[in-house]
Amino acid sequence: MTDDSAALAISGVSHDFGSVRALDDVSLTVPRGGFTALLGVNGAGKTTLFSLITRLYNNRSGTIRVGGFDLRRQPSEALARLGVVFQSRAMDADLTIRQNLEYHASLHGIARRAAKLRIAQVLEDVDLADRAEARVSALSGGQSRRAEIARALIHSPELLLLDEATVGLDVKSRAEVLALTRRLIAGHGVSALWATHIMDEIEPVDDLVILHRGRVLRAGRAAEIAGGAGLTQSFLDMTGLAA
Ligand SMILES: Nc1ncnc2c1ncn2[C@@H]1O[C@H](COP(=O)(O)OP(=O)(O)OP(=O)(O)O)[C@@H](O)[C@H]1O
Repeated sequence: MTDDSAALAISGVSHDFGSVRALDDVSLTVPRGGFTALLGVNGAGKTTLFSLITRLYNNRSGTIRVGGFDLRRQPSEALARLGVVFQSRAMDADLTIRQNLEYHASLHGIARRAAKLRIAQVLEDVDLADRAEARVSALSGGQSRRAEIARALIHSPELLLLDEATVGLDVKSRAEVLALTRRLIAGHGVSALWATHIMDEIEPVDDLVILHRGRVLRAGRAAEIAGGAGLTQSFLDMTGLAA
């Protein structure tokens, strides 16, 4: 069963690369307006899952619904509700932030006048209003990530997928990107699925899904999963990585 009221509802999804089972009967839900952390070490299957949600890979088993729309049967409705920040850069480094955003707005069929307003809004949302004319190649790591988030927001998605959005950033920029994502959720009703292997990024009140070797080991409120032992110890215990 999938939850139509959820921002994202995944049920019974598996994926193989030849003989390697990257995802094994994965089910999870991202509630509307919520921040859900997807925690897993390298190779857990986070990127494969994102590739299925974005239709980079074909999903052959189970169901994926974005905002209630089935990705297989209603792909354009589902994808219109989805914004993605990939690990790799999706912006052209030789262009300015504004030029990149204009290009992505046109890809989404946003008319020029509406795009202008939307670009001003998303730049405001990610604290880059004063850097619109800067080339992407001239941005710091943190600014570049925030520009990527602006790009992902351009078509006003209901759900943001962020795949290790803080990788390679210093502590301050990492905190800024995370705080920005949380602000978007609180202020704009966006939902987020935040894939990470960094436990410090997870708050006790967050919804948490633990993915390990392609399987969901636990899902629930982070504080409950952490229990008395703390999140790191619980994670090590349930994955067997402590041994
Ligand atoms: N294109 C591919 N061909 C073969 N195996 C793959 C491919 N992509 C991923 N895998 C395998 O699938 C499993 C899940 O990988 P995936 O990249 O989804 O994990 P991840 O949690 O995103 O890790 P990372 O943080 O390192 O990206 C791993 O065993 C990986 O080796």
